[in-house]
Amino acid sequence: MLSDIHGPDDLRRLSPPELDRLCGEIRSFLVQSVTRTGGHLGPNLGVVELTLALHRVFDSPRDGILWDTGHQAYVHKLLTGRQDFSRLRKSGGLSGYPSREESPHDLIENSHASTALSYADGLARAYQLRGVTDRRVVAVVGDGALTGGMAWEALNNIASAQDRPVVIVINDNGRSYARTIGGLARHLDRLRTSRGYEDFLRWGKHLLGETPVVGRPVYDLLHSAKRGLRDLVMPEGMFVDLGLKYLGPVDGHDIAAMESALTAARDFGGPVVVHCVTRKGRGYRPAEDDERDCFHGIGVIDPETGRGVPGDSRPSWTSVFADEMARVGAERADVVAITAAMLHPVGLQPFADAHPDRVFDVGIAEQHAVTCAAGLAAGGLHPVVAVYATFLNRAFDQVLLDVALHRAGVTFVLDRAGVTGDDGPSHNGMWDMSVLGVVPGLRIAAPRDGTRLRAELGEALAVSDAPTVLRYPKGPVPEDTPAVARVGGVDLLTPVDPLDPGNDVLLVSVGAMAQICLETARRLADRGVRTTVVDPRWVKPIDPALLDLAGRHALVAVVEDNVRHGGIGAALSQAVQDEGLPVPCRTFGIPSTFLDVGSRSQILSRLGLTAEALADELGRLVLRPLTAS
Ligand SMILES: Cc1ncc(C[n+]2csc(CCOP(=O)(O)OP(=O)(O)O)c2C)c(N)n1
Ligand SMILES: CC(=O)[C@@H](O)[C@H](O)COP(=O)(O)O
Ligand SMILES: [Mg+2]
Repeated sequence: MLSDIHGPDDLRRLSPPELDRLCGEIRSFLVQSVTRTGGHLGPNLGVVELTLALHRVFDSPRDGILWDTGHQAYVHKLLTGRQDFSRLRKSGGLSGYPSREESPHDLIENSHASTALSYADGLARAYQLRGVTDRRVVAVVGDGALTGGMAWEALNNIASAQDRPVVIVINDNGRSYARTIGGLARHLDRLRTSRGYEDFLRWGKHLLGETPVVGRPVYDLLHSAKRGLRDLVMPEGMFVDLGLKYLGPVDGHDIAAMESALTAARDFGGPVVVHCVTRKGRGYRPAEDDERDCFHGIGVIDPETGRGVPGDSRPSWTSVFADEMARVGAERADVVAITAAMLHPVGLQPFADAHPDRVFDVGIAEQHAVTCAAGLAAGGLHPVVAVYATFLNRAFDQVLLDVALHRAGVTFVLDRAGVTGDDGPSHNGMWDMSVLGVVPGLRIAAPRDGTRLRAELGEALAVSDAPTVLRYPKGPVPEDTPAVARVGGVDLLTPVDPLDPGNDVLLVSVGAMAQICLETARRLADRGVRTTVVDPRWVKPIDPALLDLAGRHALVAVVEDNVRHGGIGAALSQAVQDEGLPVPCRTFGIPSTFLDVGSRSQILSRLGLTAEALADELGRLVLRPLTAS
């Protein structure tokens, strides 16, 4: 049946038994395909019926269906003409998120959470202003995404106009990765378990309907006092208090119930919440039973067992951080940790196991995480905020003014810094050193291997009067690259006399680019070009020793896994100019563009960030007379 579905229209002719069969086929397809490619299996298994019902009740793409975060849009893709998942999240294949390039049914490509309701508010306002009345706006938002502040900013605005229809579908599976935290989660739970209210009404109607004479009037009185009754039997939904119509809780796996609720919402004519209760990983036992995150995001696994196939056995950057944090936690009682709903992905699980009262999961709320950390520091603790580099973008103001202005001793650990690749353009951690580069007093370390990660984390935790940052990429940590000497705070990685006036290139390696830079130096040596490779370790502020070294070379080249604009290369070039040093500087990094999907190595190659390309370019520059940049 699935292969006969080429668009939403093909769904509308299906009978309930055919729909059930289609759901089964979709689940089988997801398990068979996503276990082969990796991806967000759990979230998508949980929205099969919900997505079918949405596409039967609404008329996409005329009606806009917005997916918050978008990691749960595989079923939506299957139903809108995209069923080749063989190259999911790979170059030339389907994106793991909605993509306007792929389909007119896709509207939001940003994979950062909690944005869909703001898009929906804007879209609805635009339609109202333009007098467009035949296009509906639907936003699907997870209970996790609802813990993001933007979602509440949007809800406040959506609720401000009772005549501006927006359909808000809450996909409540009780989880982000782990179980969703906080007051909102408790409220949704109360709503979810408020079956009592509906049952009470049905019981009352039956009982009173059987009671002669007084029965009917009493029932009518009670029903007219429904809201009061609701308060009595069920905690009044804050959504209703906000001014939103609330429909639910609805079984998100019951297509008929979903269609009934969505139809009522569609025709309501104002802002309405449809609260759907679903199960992450539904229909695939290994995912349903996975207590950690219900197979939120998986690599290649055995579909039969759900177990990962043997992969790279090297430790990851994340695991090195995880071990070091657990070790530090035993030594430093003042060190606490904050995660934005990603305890395990950022490596805080061991620390949390050992010190459960010293780790705080704030939900998908990076802005709150940062300023809460400033509060923790003000309270005499040393907080470590562990987030993916790209997600810190949305908390820039908090880093700048709530932390740095107050010279708060907060340490930010940015995982997935640099090119991540397969998770799409919005997931690369490629902006952090430029964004944070302008923050006064903030210091940035970019470890080149596991030993430097442990050392630089310790150095960061020793700073109590300024924010510190460690940033490292996704994937396996490379073999250690020992320094042959240290000049100031700068590690020399090649055994050359840095003071020899015959040196050609000072190659400044930032963080994880060390191995590439050393291979580049070897290739340049074969061409008679003498290269000094250094790792500054702390890349912000610029180490004076680096300026001294720069003045003793014919060319300075910086290689960084960050956008060139405003990165370390730009900062060093500016410092070299400010010092009046006549040495030309070149920066090799990421251009200010959104990177197409690909593996990390594919993208680094595309960008010329390989030893071969760097050696060619530097060889050409050294052999051709240069003017200072
Ligand atoms: C700003 C931001 N922070 C963190 C993430 C990482 N992330 C992706 S999905 C997810 C959990 C989403 O939970 P929910 O919205 O409930 O969707 P579900 O997976 O349960 O369907 C998180 C934390 C993100 N995409 N964006
Ligand atoms: C959707 C989302 O933001 C996360 O699930 C992200 O895809 C995880 O990335 P990693 O797979 O690199 O942990
Ligand atoms: Mg959820």
